Order: sequence, then structure tokens, then C-alpha cells
Amino acid sequence: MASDLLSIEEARGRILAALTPTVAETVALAEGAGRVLARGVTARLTQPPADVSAMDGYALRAADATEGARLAVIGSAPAGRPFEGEVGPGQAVRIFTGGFIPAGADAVLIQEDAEADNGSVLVKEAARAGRHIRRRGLDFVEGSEVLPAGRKLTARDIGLAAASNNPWLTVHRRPRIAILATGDEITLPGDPVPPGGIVSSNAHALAALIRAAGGEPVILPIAPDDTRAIAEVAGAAHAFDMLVTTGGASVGEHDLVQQALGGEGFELGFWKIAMRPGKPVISGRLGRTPVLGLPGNPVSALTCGVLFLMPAIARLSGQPGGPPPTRRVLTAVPLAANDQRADHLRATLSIDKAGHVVATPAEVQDSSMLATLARADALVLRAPHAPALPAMAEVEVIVLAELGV
Ligand SMILES: Nc1nc2c(c(=O)[nH]1)N[C@H]1C(S)=C(S)[C@@H](COP(=O)(O)OP(=O)(O)OC[C@H]3O[C@@H](n4cnc5c(N)ncnc54)[C@H](O)[C@@H]3O)O[C@H]1N2
Ligand code: MOO
Repeated sequence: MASDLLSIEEARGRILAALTPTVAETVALAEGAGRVLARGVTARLTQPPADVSAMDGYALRAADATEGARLAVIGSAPAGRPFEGEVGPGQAVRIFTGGFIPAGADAVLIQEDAEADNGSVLVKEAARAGRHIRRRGLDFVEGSEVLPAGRKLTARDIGLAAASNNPWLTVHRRPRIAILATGDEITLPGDPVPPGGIVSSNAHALAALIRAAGGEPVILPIAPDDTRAIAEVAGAAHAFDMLVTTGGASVGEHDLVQQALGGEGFELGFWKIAMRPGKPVISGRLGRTPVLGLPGNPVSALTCGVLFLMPAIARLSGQPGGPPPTRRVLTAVPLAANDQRADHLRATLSIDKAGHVVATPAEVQDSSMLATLARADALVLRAPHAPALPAMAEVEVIVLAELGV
């Protein structure tokens, strides 16, 4: 029965609604990339600060600069050293890219169209008024907001903050996310694996995903399938902005997360989503700390990481958070009609002869298969009850590399 299962959109909406952004902190400009602004950045100067030349050449009066005219060169205006005088009729000032346009001049003759000779310059091509001049404030004006609050800073933004003379940025603290892997069978990568054991890939994969989303992951010690052990480790949750568990989310008698956290005052928000992989997601709150309980199957844990945890980190970081971006591509093979759970088919992407991006889903879609997930470029989205599709029909995909996952 699917009637007790939440839709992905509703689940994400409820997870996001329960989150508040982290507090602001001040960081040096160089530390700002990838952080989210808690306060907008205001230009502390006007750029360019005056009309400047966009080219190397001669600043002059356009009216004088007719073809064949010869003008007296009365000085020079390199970038950073403005010419103090005024350009009069029949005169020119040698100028360089970024140099202030001297008073009196209204055009720049590029040096390729000029011939310098002993204190004068010959105009080989007429100059037009305003040509090759960058007007004062062309880029930005002092006091204006150049970057809004809520923006996740790119390398370009860091350049703009620097150019507008801002050495400090006010950003949200990176959300600290605790990861708790549960299960008797789980061991750490590199440790001996006992019979029936399995290496905990989830904690490490989720830590990398959290980092890619701008969070700061902390991997807690593995908790065995024992309510007391889980409760003890989860006791550290109050120090974090979110607790993410993996495993123990389903209905088996060893699936103890809800039971263990219940003793610690866990309040359940919802359990189970109409999706595959990843149905048994738990969402709730332990004291003031939001809890996201992800399934143990590695592909399920990471798919839910993309659909719920990454948006949650965005929201905690001061952005709205929402569905991951999708693209429209073609399916290489026919797709069967879907059942009531939204499906996420692991698929590779390629470009066909006509230049279309084509998705080829893996033949076996099992939620334990990490090699298939690692090889995949995208998740093909199949809505609940989506009809069968012929080959080369359009489908929506999440491109994993775009998210850094
Ligand atoms: N009778 C039912 N059985 C199951 C259902 C169901 O609805 N009814 N749901 C299935 C689905 S869907 C999923 S997904 C799994 C997830 O269940 P759990 O969250 O309780 O996960 P576990 O049982 O603890 O583990 C499942 C699987 O994943 C491995 N695992 C666990 N932790 C890790 C880790 N940190 N790194 C790597 N692999 C991990 C674990 O060894 C198991 O093989 O339940 C289905 N069952
Ligand atoms: O939903 Mo489970 O996540 O299919 O394996």
C-alpha cells in the first residue's frame, strides 16, 4: 500500500520547513568562496572611479581627430597616474588602458590608428566621440549592493567583492552535520571485515556529499544494533545543526533507530516516502536538533542525500533549498510504466550522432550496487505512475556531477 507514503515534494517541504539558517560569522575574503552571504555586500567605491580609457592610444577631442590631422602630444596618462592638465584644440595626451581620460578629451584614438612622431601624432583613422571610453561607474557605484544576502559565493563573486574593496564577508556558519552509521555488521574502511560484515561506505559517501553541499560533516562512532548504543552516540546530537543516521530505518526487528531515539525524546515528523530507492526515510527532531534517518542501502542513502540532505544543507546555510536542478534528455531504451513510488534510475549519459544527450539506465537497478552508482552520470526521474516510454522519448534527469556528488 502506498497510501501511507509521503510524496518526495511534501517530504522535502516538511524537512525544509523545520530548519533555520545558522548564525552569521565574519570571514576574510579569501575564505568566502562557497559560503553563503548572511549580509549583502555593498560597493565601497565606484568602478571605474572616473571615465577611463579602454585601450592604449591617445586621448583627444573627436572634433580634431579627422583623418590626416596632426596633433601635439602634451603629456601622458598611464593607469594610476592621471594627467593633471586639460586637452585643448589640436592637442592629444598619450593614454594607456585604465588611464583616466584627461579634462577636455572626449575620445580615444587607438595607437594602431595613429603614428607618433617627435612630440606629435598623426591621425590615420578618424576618432568618434565616446569611443574606447569606459564611463565612471560603468561596473558599479559606491553604496550600491553588488552581492545580495543568501548568495552562495563563486570565484566571480569573490572577485567582485574584492574589486568593490571589501576585505571581510559576513557569511552563515557552515552547517555542522553529524553522521551516525548503525548496524552490527558495519566496520570501518580498512578494518578487518568479520564473516557477514560489511564496510561502512555510507558515512564516508555522505560526508563527501555534505562537504559538496557546503556543510561540515562529523562522522560519529558506528553504533551497533542496540538501542542503548544508538541512544548513547546520538546523545552527541545537540552539538550539531543536524543528525543524519543511516541504516536501521526500515521495519526489521534490528531496525532500531526510531526505537533508540524515542528513549531520548525523539519526535517523529514522518516516516516513509513514495520513492525508490530510499523508501524508509525518517524525519524528526531530537531536542532542538533536526534528524534525518536515511536507509542503510548505499544507493538509497545517497539518493536521499541528493534529494533531501543537500537541500537541507542549503537551507541551513541561508539559502531557500529546494529540488535539485534537472535537465531534459532522451532515453536510449524504452522505459516500463512506473508503479506508485517515484523512481531514480542510475544511468550513464552520452551524446548521439545528432548531438542529443541520451541517458542509458543500468540494466540492474539494485539499491546495494555502489559500482553502478559510481559509474552513473545521472538519475533518471520516473514520477509515480509514469506511463511507459518508447526509446528516444524525453526524460528528466539529475546530473550528479553538477552537484559534486
Ligand atoms: N520487509 C521489508 N523489508 C525491507 C523494507 C520494507 O519495506 N519491508 N524496505 C527495504 C528498503 S526499501 C530498504 S532501503 C532497506 C533499508 O533498511 P534499513 O535502513 O533498515 O537498513 P539496514 O537494514 O540497516 O541495512 C540495509 C542494507 O544496507 C547495508 N548498510 C547499512 N549501513 C550501511 C553503511 N553504513 N554502509 C554500507 N552499507 C550499509 C546493510 O548491511 C544492509 O545490507 O530495507 C529493506 N527491507
Ligand atoms: O528504497 Mo530501498 O531504498 O529500495 O532499497
